[in-house]
Amino acid sequence: MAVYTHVPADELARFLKQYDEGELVSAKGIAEGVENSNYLIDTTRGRYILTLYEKRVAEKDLPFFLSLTEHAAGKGLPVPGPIHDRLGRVLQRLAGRPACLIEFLAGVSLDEPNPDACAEIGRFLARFHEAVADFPLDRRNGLSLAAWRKLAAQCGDGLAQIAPDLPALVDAQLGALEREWPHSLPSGVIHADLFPDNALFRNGRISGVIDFYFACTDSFAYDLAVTHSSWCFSADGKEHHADRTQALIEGYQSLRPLSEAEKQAFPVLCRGAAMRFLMTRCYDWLNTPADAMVNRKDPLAFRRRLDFYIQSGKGLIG
Ligand SMILES: Nc1ncnc2c1ncn2[C@@H]1O[C@H](COP(=O)(O)OP(=O)(O)OP(=O)(O)O)[C@@H](O)[C@H]1O
Ligand SMILES: N[C@@H](CCO)C(=O)O
Repeated sequence: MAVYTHVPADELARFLKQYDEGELVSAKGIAEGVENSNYLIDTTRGRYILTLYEKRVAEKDLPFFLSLTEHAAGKGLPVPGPIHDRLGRVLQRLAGRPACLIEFLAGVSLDEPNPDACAEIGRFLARFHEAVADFPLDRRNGLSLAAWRKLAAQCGDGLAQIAPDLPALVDAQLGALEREWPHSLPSGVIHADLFPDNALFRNGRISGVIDFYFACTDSFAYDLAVTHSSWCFSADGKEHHADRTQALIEGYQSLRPLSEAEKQAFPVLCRGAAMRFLMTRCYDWLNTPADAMVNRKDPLAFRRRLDFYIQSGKGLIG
């Protein structure tokens, strides 16, 4: 479920009058997503997404996220930009929450991306990294290495409930990551959560990339590692698909070749990416009641990726 905040129809119709986007025809809550409330809005002029930001997105960060998507859209990337009202505003308040009307992009996300889709997402990511070169804002990565340690401590004994050998693995890997983490790779604004469910495809081509609410300033190669961890395995993490890896890396490098330092660092960045999602999923697993309406995501799917990267990470980039 992803409609936490209900907006009555008359309030929505009044809200839309601030824009030049036509009269309200219909509004439907969107079931996917877990962070925010999303509505699909049809007006007499077109189709839009209305997002109401719930508590996990910090209100102070919204200008960063909305300027970023507007910047990327302005560079011709398939990223939905925020819609301006007649006074030029993008961020509003609706039903007591911060809210934004956003461009709708048609397309469907892929459950099992094939190598062509991986090449597409690799090219998209390289274009995005080029496009942010002149983006003026910064945002600290709140889910970097230091935060994984804190999440592990907050999970405490719960890690062993998820898998008996998890505390030892996590502790050893965090130690190794702290020793090996690279600190001077080319950096800029990254998406940081580019999973298949955040990309929309039409006729085999990317038609939209959404959900920039983890975007932050970090190394570009780490963004590629996050994308690798989510696109190049079966969803349960049991199977690595070498053909997807090759397509993703080639697609990315066709537009932004990696430096030697980035190639060298890639295995450790991949271990970090797997650790990031392992830790947030463990935390959510232990802190979301089993009968909540939100689907809990399986932490072990990323523990399996971590195991893979520990064993075979060095062979990923030739
Ligand atoms: N601009 C858009 N154009 C078309 N569809 C969109 C757009 N934004 C969101 N959607 C649809 O709404 C769904 C939920 O959006 P989103 O994934 O951003 O929700 P969320 O709760 O913020 O995120 P998540 O749970 O993935 O962290 C998406 O799966 C997609 O189907
Ligand atoms: N994409 C993440 C959720 C948002 O961080 C996951 O699948 O665990």
